Amino acid sequence: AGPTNDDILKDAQTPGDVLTYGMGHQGQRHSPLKALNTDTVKKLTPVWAFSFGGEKQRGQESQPIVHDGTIYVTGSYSRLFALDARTGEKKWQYEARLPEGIMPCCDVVNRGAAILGDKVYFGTLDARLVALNKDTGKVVWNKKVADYQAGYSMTAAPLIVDGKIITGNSGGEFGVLGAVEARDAETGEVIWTRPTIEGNMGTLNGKESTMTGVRNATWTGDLWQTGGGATWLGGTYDPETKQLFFGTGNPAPWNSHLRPGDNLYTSSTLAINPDNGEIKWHFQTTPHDGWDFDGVNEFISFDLKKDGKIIKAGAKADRNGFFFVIDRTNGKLLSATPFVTQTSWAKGFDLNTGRPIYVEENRPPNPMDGGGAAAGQGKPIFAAPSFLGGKNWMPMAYSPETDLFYVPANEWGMDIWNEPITYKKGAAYLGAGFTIKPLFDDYIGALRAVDPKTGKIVWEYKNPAPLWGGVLTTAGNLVFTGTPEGFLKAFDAKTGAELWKFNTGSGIVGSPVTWEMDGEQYVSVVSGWGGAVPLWGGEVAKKVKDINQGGMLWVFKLPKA
Ligand SMILES: O=C(O)c1cc(C(=O)O)c2c(n1)C(=O)C(=O)c1cc(C(=O)O)[nH]c1-2
Ligand SMILES: [Ca+2]
Ligand SMILES: [Ca+2]
Repeated sequence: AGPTNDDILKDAQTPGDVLTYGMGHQGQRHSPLKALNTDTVKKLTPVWAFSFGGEKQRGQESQPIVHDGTIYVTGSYSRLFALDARTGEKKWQYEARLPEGIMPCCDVVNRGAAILGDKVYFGTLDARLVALNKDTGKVVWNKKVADYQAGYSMTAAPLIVDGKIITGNSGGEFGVLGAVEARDAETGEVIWTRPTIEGNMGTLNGKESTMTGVRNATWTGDLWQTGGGATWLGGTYDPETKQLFFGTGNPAPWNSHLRPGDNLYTSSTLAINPDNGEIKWHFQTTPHDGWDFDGVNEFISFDLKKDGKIIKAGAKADRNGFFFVIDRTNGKLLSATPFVTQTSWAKGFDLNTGRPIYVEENRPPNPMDGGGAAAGQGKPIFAAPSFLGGKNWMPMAYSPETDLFYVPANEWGMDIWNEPITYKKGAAYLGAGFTIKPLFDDYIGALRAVDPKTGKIVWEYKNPAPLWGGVLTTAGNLVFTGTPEGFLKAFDAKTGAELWKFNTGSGIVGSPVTWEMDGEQYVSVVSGWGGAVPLWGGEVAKKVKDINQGGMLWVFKLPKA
């Protein structure tokens, strides 16, 4: 029998399996295992590797799921593999038949599967949700979530809470409508939907429920119909406060002069009631975004130990360059501190209002004011972070032993200018042009240990190429992450000292996991360069153009004594 709802809820405490994206619903990516530690990790050795095959290389952003001796791992182009965790032998493989016109903005990626009972689930690039029998790979149900011809896609791993499969959507660069949706995991029937753009109606059990916010409060005219706010990184869940946390992407179009107002609930974190889809609180990290600062980043629940108290908090390292600590019971901002060297758009945050202190002259100017290179173009400005963010999709990790967050950050800026644009179904809806540039000669990526009590960076590891993979931390005082140069690396969680590395043969943009099997501790990560950097990275893309693509799952353990 497969895992139950209860098994999934307890995932973080059960090191024998990895049942959820995030290694636990709170998304801490922390394992209590200690066999691998700062002393033993130097002997960590590959056991087997598995090729995803075909010509469909590139963009392997997946996190493996491990259950009862089987690994379920997704590949680029909407593929799912079931592998024997001991030998790497393939049990089955499922390849979605994708139509010609799919429009993922930022590579053909998928970040992982979900599992409940006898089924495994994943979302596809043509915006469908598929349920497969976990033993045979046979399709149990296959539901259309949204219209791929309007620019919708799905790249995130689904989240399962209490028999509901809860998903986000992608397509913010095409003026889609962001939404969070809950379905019955058994049948695939929709239970509730919650649009993220203020002025749209939610549904519950097939009927209209409540409107998201108030129509035309923070959007003018009909813009609420094409406002973006895609929930493209999925969500986390906190069993203590019984809330889902979903981040929302950029408002559409990018050109902020075309949409006056705060543009709720874009570039925000939403706390949602899993029973009915109602929003309990929101925190907008970039009101009236003008830099493509999607607010999708994972919101990780943790106990903030401060001034002798334990506060039920959550943290988010945002694309806009600030590390937010928020009271997760009510959405109140506790602190916002930069985790990158430059945040040209804002000086900081006002803790009373929860709003940014903007540097108005650093907003990309209105094209109506002229000054650009071509007629109709706005004047270009230099902004940092770049639109690919102080941090992008790659998840950070939190260790309750060190009380530190491990944030995969990048140091880069961009020339950005605005242009006129009108909405057209299925066409890019940006109204902006850009060129990304590194800030420093010697590094772009920086893995940073952030103390949530102070916002201080306790240690950092600098990497020449931008970091684009997830992070894992363990009770063995270790932090693991991969690099585009191909290495899976292990660091001392307290000091940042590099303890071990292994080259996987292609860039790593996946998220490592660890589990225990037959009394031994295993580590696994996918390798296969891709994602948004080679596509949109401007001068940074040129720096990393020689990295070869791939598609392999690697598994490691300590050799038997
Ligand atoms: O607004 C959206 O719907 C959306 C979706 C995605 C995606 O689904 O991968 C990305 C982005 N935006 C985005 O802005 C971005 O920088 C990005 C990077 C990546 C990646 O996987 O490397 N995806 C996405
Ligand atoms: Ca587990
Ligand atoms: Ca986006």
